[in-house]
Amino acid sequence: MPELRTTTLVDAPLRTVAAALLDARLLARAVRGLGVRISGGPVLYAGASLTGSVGPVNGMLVVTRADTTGVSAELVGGPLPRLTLVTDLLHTGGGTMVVDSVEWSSPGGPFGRLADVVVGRGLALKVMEARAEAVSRRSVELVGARVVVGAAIIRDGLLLGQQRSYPADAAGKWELPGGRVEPDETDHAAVVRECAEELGVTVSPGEQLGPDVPLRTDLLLRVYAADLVEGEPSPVEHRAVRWLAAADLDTLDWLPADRVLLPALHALLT
Ligand SMILES: Nc1nc2c([nH]c(=O)n2[C@H]2C[C@H](O)[C@@H](COP(=O)(O)OP(=O)(O)OP(=O)(O)O)O2)c(=O)[nH]1
Repeated sequence: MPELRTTTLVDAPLRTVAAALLDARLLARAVRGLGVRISGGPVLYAGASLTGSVGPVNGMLVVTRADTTGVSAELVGGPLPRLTLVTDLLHTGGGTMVVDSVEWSSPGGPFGRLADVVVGRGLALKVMEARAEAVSRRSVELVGARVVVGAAIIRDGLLLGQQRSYPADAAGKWELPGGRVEPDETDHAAVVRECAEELGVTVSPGEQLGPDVPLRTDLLLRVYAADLVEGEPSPVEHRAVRWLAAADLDTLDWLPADRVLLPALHALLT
């Protein structure tokens, strides 16, 4: 299988670049240069299946990794060539090294191999250059983003989820307790305040779970594990709160950003 690899140094912390990579629009824009159109949700998460099409021909883009180490995806199915996209991140003294590699199946025979050298590699290189630039731009944009904290509260092996009641497009969907960090407030202090306001409980926040997830141009979701110190959670402004077992995590209708965190939440429950 032909393979190409490029590296780019991005002037942003690793966790911010990891967040930028989860923006599904960057991937869609990158493969558009190959004539591939991708449709699906706003963020990439492990297990997501997106539709990839070239003209009338459809295939499936399956995301196999989306975490703090980078993202991987495979275009499979249908008559499209098999295409694997892998992005790894490395922390360096001068910024974050983004290592992109693309692997694809080339058409057989000498003509196929010639076409691969002349057309395939040239196209792939263009795509990778465009992608590196887009990742850099999005990362720098996210450096100044405001943070929404979420709390993964565990009790007796169950995770507390809450169901939104507004706005209309999010009503009925599930999320973790939390909200925007105020200026001059630490993430941990925001977790404690939001849990008191939304649930009437006292929590003690711990380590971050999973990657930062981009919500909008200037907003990131960052989730922390939290212990329930005092009180019985009850919904103040939400439709419902529920203690969830590992098996419930994959069946609920989560907000898109929270789907990225499901592997980290599963790990917390096992
Ligand atoms: N608290 C919380 N918010 C989440 C999660 N996932 C996710 O996409 N969000 C989004 C929903 C909101 O757009 C934003 C949270 O900001 P917020 O708490 O100020 O939002 P809100 O809708 O309650 O208030 P507002 O935007 O009307 O000011 O983050 C999650 O797991 N927990």
